[in-house]
Parts: sequence; C-alpha cells; structure tokens
Amino acid sequence: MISVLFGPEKGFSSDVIVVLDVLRATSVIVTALANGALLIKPVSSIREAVKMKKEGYIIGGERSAVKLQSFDKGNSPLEYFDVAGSKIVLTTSNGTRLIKKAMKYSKNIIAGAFLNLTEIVEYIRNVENIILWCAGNKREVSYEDTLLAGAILEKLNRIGRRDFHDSALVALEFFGRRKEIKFRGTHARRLIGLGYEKDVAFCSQVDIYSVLPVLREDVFIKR
Ligand SMILES: O=C(O)[C@H](CS(=O)(=O)O)OP(=O)(O)O
Ligand SMILES: [Mg+2]
Repeated sequence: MISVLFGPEKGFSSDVIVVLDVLRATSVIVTALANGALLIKPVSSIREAVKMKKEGYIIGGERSAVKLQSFDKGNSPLEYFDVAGSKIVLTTSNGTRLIKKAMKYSKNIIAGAFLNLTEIVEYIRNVENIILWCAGNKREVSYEDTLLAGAILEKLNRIGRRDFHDSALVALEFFGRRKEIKFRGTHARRLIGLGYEKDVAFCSQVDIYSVLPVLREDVFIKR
C-alpha cells in the first residue's frame, strides 16, 4: 500500500519512507550529493550543527529561510555545487526535522525532490509499503510537496501500481490536473519575495540528477 502524509504531524511504520521537502531541504540534499559531497547529516537544532564544525563538517541551514550567522551555507541548492569531498551537516525549519521524525518509523529512508524523480520511482517500484511523507510548510500542507508526491504516484501508476491509499489518490489526482511543474503555494511565494526566485526555478527541474540519497545510520549518502 502506498500512502501520502501531507504534513509532519502523524506518522506510522513503513518499509520505505520517502521524505519530500522540495523547497528546499531535500533539493539541497540531492544537489549536494550529486555534486560530490560524501555525506549529509540532518540535525534538528542549530547547536548540534555548530558542534560539528570542529569535526570538519561544512555547516548549512536556515531559520525563516535565511542563512544563519556563523554558518557556512544556507538552504539554497545553488550553494551546494562546490562541495566535492566534503561532509555536511544540515538543519532546516521543516525538512531536517521531518527526517529525524521519520527515523522512528522506518529503517529505510530516502530523500526525494523533482531533481531526482525517476531515481525515487526506480527504488520504490517493487516495495510493498511506502509512505511519501511531505514536510509541508510550518506544519501545514504544502503545494510543492503534494505536487511531487503526485508526480511519483503518476509514474508508479504508469508501471502498474494500483495499491493507492485515499491519500495517494488525492495527490495523484491533484498532480493530474496540473499541466506544468510550477509551484503556486505560500512557500514558493515567500521564497520569491525574499529574493530566492532562482531557487524556486532550480527546484522545479525534473530529473537533472540521477542520485538517490539513502539514510544510513543518521547520514545521507549516495546509494
Ligand atoms: O529554507 C526553506 O525553504 C525552508 C524555511 S521556511 O519554512 O521557509 O522558513 O526550510 P525547509 O526545511 O527546507 O522547508
Ligand atoms: Mg519546505
């Protein structure tokens, strides 16, 4: 059975959990690994991230969408092209918190974005129980994560999967009504207002990377 969780509140166990935070945490994770980062460690707090600096990590993340003082990088995927060979610790408002939560519910967690859409589908196509877990925006449903859930489901549907929970059917039908990958929600508008329009455009690209971030212990590495 394939289910979609539209926000971070309620979780349950599953064979695989695909964490979706299109704007922008999972797009950052995919981009960093595609550009040669060795690993990305998601953490919930700023303090945990800062501690890792001494261990040679690049520290990245945001609060209220803006790079933190004393951090090396923010939460823009465009800042993660020059990370070959590095270890990164990442803390963000929605995405990294959801990843930590998802760890309670599955040993098999992957990070999904439009950037690696086909890689996600290839990995989960034969898995029995799947949750597509949307990070959402400030604990609410987000347009772009729901759209990605629908895009994944459409591809699964095309290859014959039909075991969709009602939540999955809702996301699938939502995606089916959209003709383009364009983010019309609050989070995209807010990021554009803050000057991050290039991030929004970058994160709406489909399949520019053939990379799948898988969580091993508590760090994402390339599969
Ligand atoms: O940086 C982002 O895009 C958001 C921050 S906020 O929700 O806009 O304040 O973080 P994320 O965890 O990637 O949703
Ligand atoms: Mg987000």
